[in-house]
Amino acid sequence: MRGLYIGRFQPYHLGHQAVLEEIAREVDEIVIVIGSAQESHGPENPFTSGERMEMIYAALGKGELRKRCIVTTLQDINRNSLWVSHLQSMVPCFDLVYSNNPLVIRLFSEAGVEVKKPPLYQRDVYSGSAIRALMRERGDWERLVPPAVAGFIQEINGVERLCQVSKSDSVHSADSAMHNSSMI
Ligand SMILES: Nc1ncnc2c1ncn2[C@@H]1O[C@H](COP(=O)(O)OP(=O)(O)OP(=O)(O)O)[C@@H](O)[C@H]1O
Ligand SMILES: NC(=O)c1ccc[n+]([C@@H]2O[C@H](COP(=O)(O)O)[C@@H](O)[C@H]2O)c1
Repeated sequence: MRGLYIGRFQPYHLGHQAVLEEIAREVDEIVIVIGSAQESHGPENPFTSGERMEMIYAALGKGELRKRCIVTTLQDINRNSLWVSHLQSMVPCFDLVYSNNPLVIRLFSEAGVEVKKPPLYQRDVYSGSAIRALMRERGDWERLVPPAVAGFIQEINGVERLCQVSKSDSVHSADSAMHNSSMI
């Protein structure tokens, strides 16, 4: 039996790891799909798909779990109604999907694919958004991701990148707002 676990993993955190370990108790193999693969260098999506892949491999280590996981990437498309077919055409075959994302659950269910909702692990702390906010505040984010992921993010100066792209994004938004108001 093969399960599929999809997420943006911006970054891969201990909530994801707990879900993965839970899935591993239920299926033989797991296809981990890094979604929104085209996104990077933005405040909501600071890391490239390759960097996210490295995070996941670093967290998996070299043990038994690693041998049972296939990690792949998938770009978004601008038609939700075709997304499940798009995904099925790009990733290895799977029997069921694990997700808590309402849109993902709806699209797979409508396509007749079984979806299971894994339990949420301390969602208030283990969430990509909360971790990115902590990174921007130079807070204590390292304890919320697997140690190897923290090491990788430090290696690529990920926090500095996130802070810079968040700053330029807010300046850009403020500029656009001023530009728009001056056009009224
Ligand atoms: N703490 C958690 N416990 C269980 N599942 C989680 C947890 N955090 C995320 N997930 C689930 O993992 C999948 C992938 O999530 P995703 O990569 O978007 O992370 P996220 O923490 O929700 O990030 P963001 O806040 O950036 O949206 C989703 O189905 C999501 O619901
Ligand atoms: N139309 C589409 O491209 C489409 C539809 C549904 C989900 N997705 C992607 O699936 C992933 C779902 O992951 P999250 O649960 O982390 O949001 C995201 O990368 C999201 O962009 C894409």
